[in-house]
Amino acid sequence: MKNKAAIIVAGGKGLRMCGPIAKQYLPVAGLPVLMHTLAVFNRVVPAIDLILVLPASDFPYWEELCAEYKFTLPHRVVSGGNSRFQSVRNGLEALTTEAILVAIHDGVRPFVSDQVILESFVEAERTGSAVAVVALKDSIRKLRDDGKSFFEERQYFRLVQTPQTFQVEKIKKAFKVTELQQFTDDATVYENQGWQVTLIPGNVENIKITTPEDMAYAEFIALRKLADR
Ligand SMILES: Nc1ccn([C@@H]2O[C@H](COP(=O)(O)OP(=O)(O)OP(=O)(O)O)[C@@H](O)[C@H]2O)c(=O)n1
Ligand SMILES: C[C@](O)(CO)[C@H](O)COP(=O)(O)O
Repeated sequence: MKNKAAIIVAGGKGLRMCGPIAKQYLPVAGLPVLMHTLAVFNRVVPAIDLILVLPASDFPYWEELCAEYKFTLPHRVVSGGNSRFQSVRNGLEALTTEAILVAIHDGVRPFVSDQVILESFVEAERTGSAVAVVALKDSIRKLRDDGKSFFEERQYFRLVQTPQTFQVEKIKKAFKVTELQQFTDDATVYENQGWQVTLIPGNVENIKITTPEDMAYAEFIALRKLADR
């Protein structure tokens, strides 16, 4: 029974990568980024319902890539929206009635660990939500509009990753609102209902491939993972 689902959002344009093709399709260790991401969810939760959100105009290109790379992992493709919020909402609308838990994950985070995915489902089942976060390694300063800056205690901050995993009923309700500027992820949409999110430890390799210098590090992590198998 497909009571666990994952919505892999890849409906963005990847403008900060400044490349001729969107970053979610770039090859890393010989395979497009998105294929790494789909493969890890399929491996960790074999019966998962995988929903891939892509810009509608990229559907033919994705089909071509799947044929070229002989990529046959089962997944459904859904149209993205103009913002990440809208892409997630489209993914949520595509869930079947069987789904009880859903992991929402950036397609451009291919190095999420097996442990983080598994723990996110366990915690979301127990508490309603599970949001992967990591601690900061550097000192931080808060900037003010007048140009001054101030020390902040880093132990009170976390960097937010995905997956952000939820009980389907709750996250679907949370997304039935008008989009707000603070909705940069799914945790902010969930807590807009007045519900507290549960944080779980993410993994440091779970980077969001964003700018050109991320590609060299992504290649390094991918090759190291392949060597470890
Ligand atoms: N309309 C959008 C915008 C973003 N995303 C997805 O949300 C994830 C995180 O977003 P980000 O890294 O900001 O991707 P882009 O919006 O593509 O990047 P940029 O801001 O550089 O254009 C990505 O997997 C991206 O494809 C999406 O599904 N739909
Ligand atoms: C969802 C997210 O990846 C968590 O860190 C992040 O908020 C996406 O932000 P972006 O500015 O759209 O990349």
